[in-house]
Amino acid sequence: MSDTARTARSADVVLETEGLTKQFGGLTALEHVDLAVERGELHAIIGPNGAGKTTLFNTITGALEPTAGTVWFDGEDVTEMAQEKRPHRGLARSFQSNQLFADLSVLENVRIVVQTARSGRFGLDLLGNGRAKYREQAFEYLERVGLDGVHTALAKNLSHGDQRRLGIAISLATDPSVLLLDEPTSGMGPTETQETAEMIDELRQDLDLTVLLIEHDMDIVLSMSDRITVLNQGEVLATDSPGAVQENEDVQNAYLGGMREEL
Ligand SMILES: Nc1ncnc2c1ncn2[C@@H]1O[C@H](COP(=O)(O)OP(=O)(O)OP(=O)(O)O)[C@@H](O)[C@H]1O
Repeated sequence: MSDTARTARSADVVLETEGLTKQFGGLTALEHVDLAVERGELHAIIGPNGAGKTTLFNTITGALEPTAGTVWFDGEDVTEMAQEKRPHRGLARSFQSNQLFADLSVLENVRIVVQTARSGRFGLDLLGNGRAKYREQAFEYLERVGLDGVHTALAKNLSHGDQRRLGIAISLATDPSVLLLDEPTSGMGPTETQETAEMIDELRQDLDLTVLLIEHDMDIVLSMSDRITVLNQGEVLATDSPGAVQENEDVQNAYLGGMREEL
């Protein structure tokens, strides 16, 4: 793509991949994936097991280095930017339960990230002046995800669903403009799933977030998404509105024997 074309598109597109390819030995997990995520949208990534969804997230966040291709964030080529730098630019991914400090309280888990994000890499606050302020801000993030009532609990004692919510609160503490959520409702029952979907919707509106979401629950995907990209065997099958994706024959065929009824 020429520089002129990129400038023309960049007003709407906040995150973009161009020809993104990832090979693991002889296996091509992603093949020339072009993805354009528009500012403010909820963009879902769906596809059968092994389609490359998590690998796509990992190459966007820098957890994996792509074999070829480019990742653009806010008009900047971030393909080679260190993983830990990307949240500081506003590109964040929900923390996984194994990234939580299991023996610290729920509030402390968020407070540490608030402090690190606000006062530099090591959260230096030699006089301790900011501590109360950081706790206050951390508490606000917990309120947003509905965990304020359990802020003194140890992270390891939370339910699976609450740990996922804590992972979201922690990523919010880096003040992202784009948030990547990898199956935020996995392992949840129908009520908790619905509550989590509503929470994500509120976060989007209140914090002006762009959300890139991997989700297996088709009801959630179809009801929440502005646009959906369907991956199959590492390639993009379609990017379209939920209605158009449901009607797409290639997509229906890719899901044959699996989730077709749900589409
Ligand atoms: N670190 C790795 N080493 C080797 N192969 C890998 C690695 N990570 C993923 N793969 C392979 O790449 C392909 C895509 O995997 P990926 O996890 O991205 O798919 P997915 O769409 O997220 O699947 P699922 O829905 O089952 O989570 C699969 O064939 C997988 O086995």
